[in-house]
Amino acid sequence: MAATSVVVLDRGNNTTCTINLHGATVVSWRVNNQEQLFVSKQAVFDGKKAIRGGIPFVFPQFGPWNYGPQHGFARIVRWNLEKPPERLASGDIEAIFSLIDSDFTRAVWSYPFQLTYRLILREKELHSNIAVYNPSKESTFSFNLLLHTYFKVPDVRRCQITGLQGCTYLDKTTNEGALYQETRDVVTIGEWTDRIYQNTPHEHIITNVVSGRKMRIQKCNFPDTVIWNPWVEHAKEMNDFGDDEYPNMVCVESGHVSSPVILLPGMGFEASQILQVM
Ligand SMILES: O=P(O)(O)OC[C@H]1O[C@@H](O)[C@H](O)[C@@H](O)[C@@H]1O
Repeated sequence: MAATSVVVLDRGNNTTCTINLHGATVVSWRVNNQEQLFVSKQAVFDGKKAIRGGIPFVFPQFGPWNYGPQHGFARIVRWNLEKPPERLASGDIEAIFSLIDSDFTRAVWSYPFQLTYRLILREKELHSNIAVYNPSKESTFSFNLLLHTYFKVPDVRRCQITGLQGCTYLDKTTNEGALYQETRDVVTIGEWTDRIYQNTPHEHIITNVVSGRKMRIQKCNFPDTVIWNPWVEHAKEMNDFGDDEYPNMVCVESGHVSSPVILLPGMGFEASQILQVM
């Protein structure tokens, strides 16, 4: 892919965020030169396939889709750079990306839409603000939205994820589609994990991320939290993921997926996430 496909927010002090316009995928977030996101060594950057790692943008569908690709089309189309990186008065760096419907998107999903994705890079934080707008005068559409964040970790078995106790979850590793309730005060991962936790609180903390630090996730208008790690067997099934990479990542995904957002003509929806290295 051409170098012009990549946009870099550079805050100084080796704190940067790199966005590939393919899917507006955040492919790197470095804080003091420490990479915080996992991208597979086997990730494909061909401008077609979704990028395996970083923060893929999931819209308008989460999961398999009868009409189009798994996890929707936003992660596999080229976005526009609406506003190039700019330093704010605070010293933070902001850039804005946008996506509107095209022949390609209308072929699978017939609605006009406008997506705006604003990223702000702070000293130890990455802010994501998303706005979805329905410009139609007559049609209502419904959608899922999710930030599929792959956190880089030295060993996923040593991570603890807070904020899930008491939450109902759908366990996607079982066929029944049954709902369970989380009893643990912290969730740990020691096997194939694929769960949609519902009505989760605004904040989670993941322990033992890069350099043994903690990562705080704060979210607004994202009622669900998906936790995913493919583990040994499912890692092997993915061509764009190394067989031995699963211990080095955990996906903790902020989303609106267990129920759709319904957007009436002329209406907008906003959601946001803040990632903070503690
Ligand atoms: O391989 P993909 O399409 O990027 O999806 C990866 C995973 O994404 C997770 O969000 C889903 O819950 C999993 O079921 C899925 O396997």
